[in-house]
Amino acid sequence: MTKRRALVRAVGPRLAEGLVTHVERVPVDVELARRQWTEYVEALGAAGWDIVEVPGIEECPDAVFVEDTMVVYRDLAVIARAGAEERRPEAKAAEEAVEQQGYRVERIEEPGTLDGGDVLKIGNTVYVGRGGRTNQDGIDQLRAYLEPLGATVVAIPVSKVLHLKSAVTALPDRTVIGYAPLVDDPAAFPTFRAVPEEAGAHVVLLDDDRLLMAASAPKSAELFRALGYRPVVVDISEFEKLEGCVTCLSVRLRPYQ
Ligand SMILES: NC(=O)NCCC[C@H](N)C(=O)O
Repeated sequence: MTKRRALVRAVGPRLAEGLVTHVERVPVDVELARRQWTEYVEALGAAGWDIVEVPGIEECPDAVFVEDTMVVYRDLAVIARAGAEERRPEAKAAEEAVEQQGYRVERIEEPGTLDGGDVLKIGNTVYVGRGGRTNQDGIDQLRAYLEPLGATVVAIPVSKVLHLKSAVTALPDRTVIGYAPLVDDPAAFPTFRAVPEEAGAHVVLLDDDRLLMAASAPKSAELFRALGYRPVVVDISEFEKLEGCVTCLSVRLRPYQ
């Protein structure tokens, strides 16, 4: 597989009714969210990613957070079984889309639950948050699918935020970054660098030096610039109101050997 592709899913009409768990509900401007989503997708495109749109699903307000529907490792897409029951219908069309891109498919089955947002891949290590959305059974099933492919699956406690990747992601040099007050156990990672803002913990690696990140984390962007990276900043305020971040608005399909 040589191309870099990103699965995305457009904002649906009921976005404002999306789930909130760790934040207070505030009104969401759906029209603004649509414009922000377009800019997010354009930023991926401008960085050389081919965009593959998953058909929308009107009855699911949170469907735009397409990352949660799967975990992709090498040539395998493991279709998630959402921790929030109302999000389970999102998986089917996402599965069809990733299959059309040439991936093999396996599924997390009952009683397992797993959200893609709980899975952080760093090289061959796959960290999986165990918390509100992903349970031990889901982690065990994921391990059974991924370890034969060479992955090591490591469970990480998550209690302060929605998903593991709401707390931590990683820089291209594999340093784990997180906003310390929201990370259960920074010592769980071989390296950890604290960032000054919650949203500064969320980066999408566009390539070896460009990081897609939210406009709400300017000090963290400065920090990354000082480290030699190039932040590409998008405003995703309307998604942040629903506990979304830059990572969750796409599934990145990276080339592998
Ligand atoms: N991977 C992610 O960070 N997904 C965000 C999901 C937000 C959505 N409102 C939810 O609660 O499921």
